[in-house]
This record gives sequence, C-alpha cells and structure tokens, in this order.
Amino acid sequence: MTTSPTETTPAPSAAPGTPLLEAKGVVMRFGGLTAVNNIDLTVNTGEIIGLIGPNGAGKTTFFNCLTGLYVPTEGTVSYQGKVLPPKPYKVTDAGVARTFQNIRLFKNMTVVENVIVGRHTRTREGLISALIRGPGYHRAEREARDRAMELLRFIGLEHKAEHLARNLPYGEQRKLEIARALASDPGLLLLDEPTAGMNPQETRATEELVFAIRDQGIAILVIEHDMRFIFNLCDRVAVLVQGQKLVEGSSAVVQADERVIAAYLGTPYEADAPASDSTGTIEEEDQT
Ligand SMILES: Nc1ncnc2c1ncn2[C@@H]1O[C@H](COP(=O)(O)OP(=O)(O)OP(=O)(O)O)[C@@H](O)[C@H]1O
Repeated sequence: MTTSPTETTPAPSAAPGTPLLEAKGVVMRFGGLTAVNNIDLTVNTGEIIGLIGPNGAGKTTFFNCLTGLYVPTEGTVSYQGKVLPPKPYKVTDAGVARTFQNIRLFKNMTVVENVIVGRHTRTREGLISALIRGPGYHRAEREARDRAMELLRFIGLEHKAEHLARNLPYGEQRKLEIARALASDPGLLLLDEPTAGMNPQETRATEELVFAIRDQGIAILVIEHDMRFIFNLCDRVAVLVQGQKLVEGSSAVVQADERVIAAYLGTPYEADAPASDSTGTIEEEDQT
C-alpha cells in the first residue's frame, strides 16, 4: 500500500474537528419492527468512528438510512450542514461514499473498470459528449482512468488492474470496493465490515489503509465485529443494541462499560490477546 498523499484527492472543505455528518433522531421501522430507534450520531472531520453491536442491532440499517438506501421513518441526516436527499446517488454526489457488507463489485469487469465506475459522479461529460465521443469525452475518460490507477496504487492493487474482479481473492475484493468508493472523492467514507473474511494479516493491512485514508482528509464511519480493529482505530465508538445507542465514547470508555460487556463483548476486551486469537473477532462473519 502506498500511503503518500495523492495530488487529486481534494482537501477537506471544513476545518478538522468540525461536524461533517449529523444524524438526529433517526428511526427506521419495518412494519412492527423498530430496527433503528432514535439514534443521534455526529462524525467530525478528521475522525474515525466505530459502530459496533450484536448481530441484528441495526448497524447496517442505520448505514442505509445515512446513505439514502432507506428513507428514515423519522429523523434527519445532514452532511456539511445540509439535509441529505434520500437518494443514494445524491448522497454520493454530496460527498458520502460507502462499501457494503456483501461485496457489490461488477465481477465481470476488470479491477480498474470497477474503480472507473465509482468515478462517474465526478465526471462532468454529458450524454451528447459520450455519444459523439469528442475530445472532451476522451479527456474525461483518460482522467478517470488515471485517477483510478492512482487509487489502485494507493490500495496496493495496481498490479491487478486488468484482472477480472471476480478472480481477486476475497480480501482484495474488499479493498477494491474501498478504492471504488474513494473514486467519488468523498469527504466521508462509510465502511460496512471491511475486514469480514480477511485473515489477520489482511486485517492489519486494512487498519493501515483506514489510517492512510483518514490522513488524506477523509472521515470514516466503520461497522466491524473485529474488536481489535475497532479499538485500535477509532477516535470514538458507538454501541448499538436492539436499535438503540447504548453507549458512545472513546475506545477505553466503551471497552470498560459494564453494559457493553454484558450486551455485546461478553468479557472485557483484552488488547494483548495472544496471536492465535489475534483477530479479536467475537462473532462469525456472514460472507454471503
Ligand atoms: N429491509 C428489511 N425489512 C425488514 N426487516 C429488516 C430489513 N432490514 C433489516 N431488517 C431487520 O432489522 C434488524 C436490524 O438489522 P441490521 O441488518 O441493520 O443489523 P446489523 O446490526 O447490521 O446486523 P449484522 O451485524 O448481523 O450485520 C434485524 O432484525 C433485521 O432482520
């Protein structure tokens, strides 16, 4: 992985530590089930925030509310002070990108093509230009490819640019999803279980990658079951249980909270667990 800053990654538009994403009173009901119940969460510029909780706690549903896949039953989600329209492409356009728990790559496209697809919200060439394939179209295509290659260098997949996405090992497919999300030049990146299915080495490399992304001025909100990953990385952690936010605080505060231990961790988290238990994963991952 190359961690040097890229020239084309935009600088964050707000000063470090100012609110970027603000979710207020978000509720999501499916019939009689309240999957997300009155959640407030703020992500500030420069932050890495963790979202943890047992299976079925509402984490992905909350992500879906933040990214326009679901229209919350109640509450608002704002980005840089403006309420986000509940349409995924508009949310991406505003500067919020995401990856999915269940990988959603175009498996029959090449690695670089997958990243280029993620660039489309930032490509200003219109339909007419694409149809006539004029100089503007070719320039935009070249720029999109250059940027995609730059991102592949950043995540360490440059050498596989022309491979079909479906031929990548699972861990690399997850990294490719991150590169595709970065292609939209987000100010905030939402990662849904980025280390699911990874071995401990890949997980550690993903930690470094998340830090490198943050160092480029992109704030991160991450769902993970790997507690070592979460507690190493995050400035703040919010714990969801049965759709509600049980606790929010620093890694140290969350690890020590009796309610979190009772509802989720089971035993106090031990950062110095032996290597044979090095993932710290406390639940089986769903890799479907
Ligand atoms: N589209 C839907 N329709 C009905 N119920 C849903 C829908 N999506 C999620 N749910 C329910 O909402 C609850 C929260 O699910 P969600 O997937 O958000 O949990 P999670 O915390 O992300 O779990 P996991 O860690 O297993 O991914 C679950 O009871 C789930 O069955």
